[in-house]
Amino acid sequence: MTSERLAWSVDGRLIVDGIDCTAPPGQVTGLLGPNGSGKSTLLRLLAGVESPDVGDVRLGRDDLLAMPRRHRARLLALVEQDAATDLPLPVLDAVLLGRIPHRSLLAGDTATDRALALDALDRAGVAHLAGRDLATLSGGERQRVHMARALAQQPRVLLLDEPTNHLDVAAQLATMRLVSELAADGVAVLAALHDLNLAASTCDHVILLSAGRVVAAGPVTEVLVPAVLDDVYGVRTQVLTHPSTGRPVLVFGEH
Ligand SMILES: Nc1ncnc2c1ncn2[C@@H]1O[C@H](COP(=O)(O)OP(=O)(O)OP(=O)(O)O)[C@@H](O)[C@H]1O
Repeated sequence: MTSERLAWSVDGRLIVDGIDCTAPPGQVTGLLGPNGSGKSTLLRLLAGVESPDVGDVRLGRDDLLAMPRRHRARLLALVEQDAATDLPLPVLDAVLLGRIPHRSLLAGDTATDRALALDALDRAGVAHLAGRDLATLSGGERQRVHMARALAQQPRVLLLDEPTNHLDVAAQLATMRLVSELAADGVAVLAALHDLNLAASTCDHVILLSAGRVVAAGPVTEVLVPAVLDDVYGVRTQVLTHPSTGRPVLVFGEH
């Protein structure tokens, strides 16, 4: 998936400004940047939830924003930051929502849809919650159910907004492993992450935003370095090397 010159403003304020970005199939791309830098807005623009003022988003040659929503939903799934809900909705039904773009308009769930939804719950580590009500789940449980809904959608592009922010450390690792497995199956994954060490340990590439613009993009070893991070985050970064993976391990201090 690629975007070109994406820009979006609200009340005359430019929030996202001329963004070119690429999330290649088969790879996990991290979307990084300080609070308010435009990560969620960019994901919503890429997913067609908001319409950009200018720019386009393509999957191969297909114009993702010009195609009907239903067609786009067969190709791309977005998991937004957890939105708590009071609406009673069984967890399995919430996951089955991911199957809607794949079936004809008036058809109900098929046995295949239900099997895919149960498998998605299993892969997301929450099969035991299938009979619960979404509104009664903890934030972390709900987040994994939203992930399961996106898996059931079988997208070629998966956009994740802070997929680990409610999760304990084991669940964070499980989620990032799942994301890597999806990428290994050929999905293009773009995940907004705050935890730069999680990005360093799991992402193939990262895109770093600051004030609505891309300030750096490339392999983690090139972007997650003091010369780039210290300015953008206003911190002092030290980079160590993980003794077994060889990936960067970042340590932060104040200026
Ligand atoms: N609908 C809107 N109306 C007004 N301002 C908005 C709107 N949507 C986003 N913004 C502003 O755009 C900027 C970018 O917001 P966005 O949520 O994309 O940042 P973010 O990088 O995801 O932040 P965080 O890391 O804090 O989640 C913020 O200053 C936000 O207040």
